[in-house]
Amino acid sequence: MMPTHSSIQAQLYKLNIMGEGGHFKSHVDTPTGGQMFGSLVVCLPVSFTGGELTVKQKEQLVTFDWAEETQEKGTKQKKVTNTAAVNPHRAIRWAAFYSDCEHIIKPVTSGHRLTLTYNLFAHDDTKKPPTSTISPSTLPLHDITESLLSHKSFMPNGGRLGFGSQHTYPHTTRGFVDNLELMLKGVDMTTWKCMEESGLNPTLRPVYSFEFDESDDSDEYPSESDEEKEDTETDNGIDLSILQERGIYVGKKMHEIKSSHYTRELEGFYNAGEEITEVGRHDNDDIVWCVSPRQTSQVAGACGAYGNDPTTEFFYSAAAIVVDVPSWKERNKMDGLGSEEKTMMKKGKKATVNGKAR
Ligand SMILES: O=C(O)CCC(=O)C(=O)O
Ligand SMILES: [Fe+2]
Repeated sequence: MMPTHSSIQAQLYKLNIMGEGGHFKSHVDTPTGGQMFGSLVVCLPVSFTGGELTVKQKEQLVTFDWAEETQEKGTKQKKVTNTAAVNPHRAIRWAAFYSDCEHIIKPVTSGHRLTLTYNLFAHDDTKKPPTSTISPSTLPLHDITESLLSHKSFMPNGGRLGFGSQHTYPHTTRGFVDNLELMLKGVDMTTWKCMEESGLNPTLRPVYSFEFDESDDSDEYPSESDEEKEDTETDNGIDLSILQERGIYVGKKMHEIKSSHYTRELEGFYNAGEEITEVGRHDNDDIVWCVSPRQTSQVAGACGAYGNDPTTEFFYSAAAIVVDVPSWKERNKMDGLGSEEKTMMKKGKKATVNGKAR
C-alpha cells in the first residue's frame, strides 16, 4: 500500500443463486462507475459441491473452492452438509480481486451456491490521514531512479521514460480519467509513486493493440472493389494509412472510449483524430521503454457480452506510465536545493497532476 488518502467503499451489487449445473462463463466484471476497481465475492454458508471460482491475472490462476471437503480420507467426493454447522470458522468465505481479472465459475454439481457480489470503489478521503504502510523512498525502484538521475551521462539533454502497465484500466467514464492516482493498481501505483518521489511528473497514456490480419478479411467480410480497397478511411474517419501494420500503439492522453470508437478494420477501439505512435518502431515520441507496453486480450475494449453486465458499455485497456526526465542541467539545479525547497518543488509538480490542486 502506497501512502494515499484513499479508502475503499463496498457496494452490494447482486445475489447469485446457482443450483445444479449453474455456472458462469469466463468474464471480467463491468465497472459500474469510474472509480470501481475491484470485486468482492462473499459465499454464504449454504451447502453445495462443485462451483469452483477461478480468477486469472495474466498467467496466474487462483482457485477458490468453497464446497465442503468430504471427511472420508482418500476420496475426492465433496460432502453436502450445512457448512456453518460443520465448521463455523469457515462459515463465510470470500474472494476479492481487481475487476479486470478474468474469472470463471465451474458448474455446481449439487446443492445451492449462494454468493453476494460487492463492487469496490476507490474513495478519495482527503480529510483522513494518508494510509501508509510503505514509503516509496524505501523501494528499490526509487533508489535506481535516484541513482540514474544523479549521473550526468544519463539522458544529459533530458528524455522520456515509459513503463507499460501491468494491469488494465476502465476507459468508460471520466470518473477514471479524473482519478488516476486513486485508481492505479499494484505495481503500477508503485511506479507512479516512485517517479513522484524523485520529483518527476508521471502521466498515464492509453495503449492500443491493433491485430487486424489482412489474410483473414476475405473470409469474414464481403470482397470489395479495387477502388474501395484503396480507400484507407474507416467508418470512423480514421486514416488507416498511418497504421501500416498491426502492432501496439500509445496515445497522448487518457480519455473516454465509447463503442462508436470501434473500428471493424482494426478489430480494436480507437478515437478518431487521436494522435498515436507505434511502440518501438517509428517512435517519434522518443519514449525509452523500461517496460514495454503489452498486448492484452482485451486492449482498449471488450464487448458488453464479455462483462457480467451485458447492458453496460465498458472497456478495459492497457496503459503506460510516461515521465519526462529533465536535462542534466535542470537536475543539477534541483540537486542544489535544500531538502525543503526540493519537496516544495516536487509538491509544485504534483499540484499539476490531473490538472487539479492537491
Ligand atoms: O459467485 C461468484 O463466485 C462470482 C460471481 C461473479 O463473478 C459475478 O457476479 O460477476
Ligand atoms: Fe464476475
